[in-house]
Amino acid sequence: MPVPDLFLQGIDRGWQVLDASEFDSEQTFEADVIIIGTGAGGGTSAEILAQAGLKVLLVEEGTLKTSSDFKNDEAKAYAELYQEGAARATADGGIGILQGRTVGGTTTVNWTSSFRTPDQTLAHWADVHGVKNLDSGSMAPWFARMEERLGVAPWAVPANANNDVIRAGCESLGWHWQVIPRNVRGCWNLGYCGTGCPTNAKQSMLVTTIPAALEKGATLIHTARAEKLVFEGDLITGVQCRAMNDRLTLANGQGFTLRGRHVVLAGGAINSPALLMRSGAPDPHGRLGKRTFLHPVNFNVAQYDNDINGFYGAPQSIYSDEFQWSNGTTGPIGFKLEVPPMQPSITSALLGGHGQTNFERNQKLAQSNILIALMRDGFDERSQGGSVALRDDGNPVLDYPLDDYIWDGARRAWLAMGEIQFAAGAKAVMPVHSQGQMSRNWTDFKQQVEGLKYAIYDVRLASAHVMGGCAMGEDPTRAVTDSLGRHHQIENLSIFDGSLFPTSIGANPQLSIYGLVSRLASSLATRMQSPT
Ligand SMILES: Cc1cc2nc3c(=O)[nH]c(=O)nc-3n(C[C@H](O)[C@H](O)[C@H](O)COP(=O)(O)OP(=O)(O)OC[C@H]3O[C@@H](n4cnc5c(N)ncnc54)[C@H](O)[C@@H]3O)c2cc1C
Repeated sequence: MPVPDLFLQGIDRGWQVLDASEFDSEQTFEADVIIIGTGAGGGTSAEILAQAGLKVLLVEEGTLKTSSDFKNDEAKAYAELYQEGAARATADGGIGILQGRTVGGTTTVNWTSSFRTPDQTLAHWADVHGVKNLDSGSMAPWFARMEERLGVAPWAVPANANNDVIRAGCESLGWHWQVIPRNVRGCWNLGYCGTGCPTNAKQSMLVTTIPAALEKGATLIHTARAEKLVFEGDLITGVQCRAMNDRLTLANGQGFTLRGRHVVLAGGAINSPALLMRSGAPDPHGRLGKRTFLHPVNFNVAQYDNDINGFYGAPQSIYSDEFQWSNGTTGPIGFKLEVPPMQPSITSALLGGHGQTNFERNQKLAQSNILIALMRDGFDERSQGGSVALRDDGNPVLDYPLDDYIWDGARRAWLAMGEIQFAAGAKAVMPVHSQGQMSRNWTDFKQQVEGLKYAIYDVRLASAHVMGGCAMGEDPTRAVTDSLGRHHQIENLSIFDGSLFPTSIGANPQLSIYGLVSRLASSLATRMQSPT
C-alpha cells in the first residue's frame, strides 16, 4: 500500500499553498505575521502563531517536495533539497556546508538526532553573552513540549552496525556513550533521512507544524525568496519577494510584495543575516553575520572484516560526549562523536583519494564505518567563528578562518575516533586527510595523525550545523536581538531560527531551535493578541 502523502491530501482539502513560479503579475499579500523560511524556526513559529488566531503567511525559497517525491535518490535530493545544490562552502572552500532549501527547511533532510541544549551552553550564554531567562530550568518545559509534539524519544531499535562501533569501542575503553533520541513516529529504519523521508515517519516541519498551520488557515508561498525588507523608520512596511529561477540559483522571477504587522525572520544562519544585509537593515555595532558557527566536523574511516552496511538503518542512534566538556566549557575545543549515514554518494566524497584509490575505498564501503567529530566552536575566546558577506549577485557567503585552535581539535578528534574504531575491532583506520592512509594498528595510526600537515584543504572539514550570525543578548552593542528574539533596532521584526545562538550548541541543534522558538513565538503571540 502506498504511503499517504499528508501534504498533497491537505492541498486537496483546500490548504492555501501557492507556487510563486506560476505567478504572472505583481501582487500584494497581507497577513498579521509574515514568516520568512519554513525550517525548524519558521515551522515552529507558524503553528504557534496560527493557533493563537493570527493570520500567518510563510514564504520559502525552496520548492515543495513531499513524501511521494522522496525516492531515496541521492543525486536528485542533494540538487533539489539543499542550499546551492549541496555545493555550499565557506568563502575559501575550506569547509563544505550542508543546509536545506525546501519546504520544511533543513528539517526535511536532517538525520533526526534530537538533543536539548546542554546546561553548560545555556549557562555560558547567560554568563558571557548577556542572554536573560534562558536557564535550563525555565527552558525544560519548552523542550518537553516540543519533544511531545515531535515524538522525540531515545531510539528503541538496536543501533545499526555503523553506530554500534561507538557503543562497542567506548564500552571497551570505559568511555561515555548513550542512545540518541530521535524525532520519529513509526520509523521504517530505512536510513535515507538525508534525502527526505518517504514514509512521513520523520517528524520534520513538513509533516507536523506546517500542516497544522495550514489547517488553521495559514498561507504558504514556495519557490520564492524574500529579497528585501522595506523600512519606514524603525518599522518594516513590506517584504519584497521574487520567484526563484528553474535551477533555484537566483531570485529573478515574478516579483510580489508581502505586508504584515510583524515579520518573523527564520531563513536560518547565513541566509537570515544575508536578507538583513541586502535590505540595508540597521546594524550600528557591526554585529550582523558575525560569530557564525559551524560545529566543524572531521572524519575517520575504518574497515572491518564484517559487514557494516552503514547506508541502512537510523543514521544516528549512538553518540559519545567523552570529549565534549572534558576541558571545561572554554579551553581547547570540545567535540561530540557520532556517525553519518553512509550512502554511496555522500560517502565517496568523504573517503577521499582519486581514481583507483577512491574506487578501492568504495569497494569496501559495505565493510567501512565513518566516525565524525563535531567541534564545539564559539566558547573559547580563540574561537570567533565566521562572518557572512554578500556576493555581487546578492547571494550570501561565509568567511570562516581556520587556525591552530581548530587544527588542535582535529588532531585530538582523529586520535579519539581512531581509538574507538580499533577498540571496536577495526582492521584498518584512516584519518580523512589529503595524505591519509590506512593504518593497520593503533601505534601506526597515532604516528600518522601526529605527523600530518594541519592546513586548509588537507584536513577535510564539513558542517551540517550552521548557527549564529544574528546573536541574541540584552546588550545591543554585542547582539542583534534581545533574549526574546526581538531585533534591537527594528520594532516589528523577530528572528526565530538557529542564527540567534551566541555560540554553537555542543549538540545537534534542531531541538534547541524548536524549544527556544516555541518559547519566543508564544511570547510574540501573547504580545500580538494584546498589543499595549
Ligand atoms: C544533512 C543534515 C543533517 C542534519 N541532522 C541533524 C540532526 O540529526 N539533528 C539536529 O539537531 N540537527 C540536524 N541538522 C541541522 C538542523 O536540521 C538545522 O540546524 C535546523 O533545521 C536549522 O533550523 P533553522 O530554522 O535555523 O533553518 P532551516 O531549517 O535551514 O530553515 C531555513 C529555511 O529558510 C529558507 N530561506 C532562507 N532564506 C530565505 C529567504 N530569503 N526567503 C525565503 N526562504 C528563505 C531556506 O530555504 C530554508 O528552507 C542537520 C542538517 C543537515 C544539513
